Amino acid sequence: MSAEQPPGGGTAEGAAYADRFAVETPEMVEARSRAVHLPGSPPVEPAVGAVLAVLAAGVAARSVVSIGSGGGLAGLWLLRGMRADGVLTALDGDPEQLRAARKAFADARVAPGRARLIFGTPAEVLPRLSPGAYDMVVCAGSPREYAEHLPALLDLVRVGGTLTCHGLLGGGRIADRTARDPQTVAWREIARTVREDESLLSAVLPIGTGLLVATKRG
Ligand SMILES: C[S@@+](CC[C@H](N)C(=O)[O-])C[C@H]1O[C@@H](n2cnc3c(N)ncnc32)[C@H](O)[C@@H]1O
Repeated sequence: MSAEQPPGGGTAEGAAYADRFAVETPEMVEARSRAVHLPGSPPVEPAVGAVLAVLAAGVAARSVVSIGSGGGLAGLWLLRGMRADGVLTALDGDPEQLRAARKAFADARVAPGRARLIFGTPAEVLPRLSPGAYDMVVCAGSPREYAEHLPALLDLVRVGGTLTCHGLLGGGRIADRTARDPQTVAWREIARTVREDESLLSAVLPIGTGLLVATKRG
């Protein structure tokens, strides 16, 4: 294997294929075109959305918490993988993003009982959620916004459940030992905490801007 051909492909063409492979519904395409115009970080790439759906299906998810709903794209993918009676709890601190998520769910005819959209920050909302009651916790956006809540987020996950954090490979700084900006430091802290937690089995998937995944073992 040559240095130009990393394991698994690892090329821009491969990433583009992975995104094309993950076919989005017309409602997802609409939600994406709305979300890219909102301020803040962009929505998950299709390949990442598809992995979220597969992970949700893998744990037969009935309850999922999404930190940073954004315009609802990750939520639509999660709902696709969750059980038909599953409930997604998605929070966001930006009313415009929440409005976009609400529209995305309405356009996709998500039954009102299947999605709870909550305005607030992790600090405000996490104390209202029950520890061990969630099959999956999905974190998006700046790690600085939720790094300090990582223990509480992990507490929400039931044994056998999954935690994901998206974006840690963005800009390639996490692997650069000289990079010391607050965002990269927060990512390193999150990755280290997850990797060193003996109750977790974890991996980094180099899709989109990088997906950290962890399963809670008994
Ligand atoms: C990358 S976007 C989420 C995109 C979403 N995962 C998707 O693919 O559709 C990150 C979101 O986190 C939200 N956010 C950032 N900091 C937050 C905080 N402290 N509390 C609540 N939401 C926050 C932002 O408003 C933004 O909508």
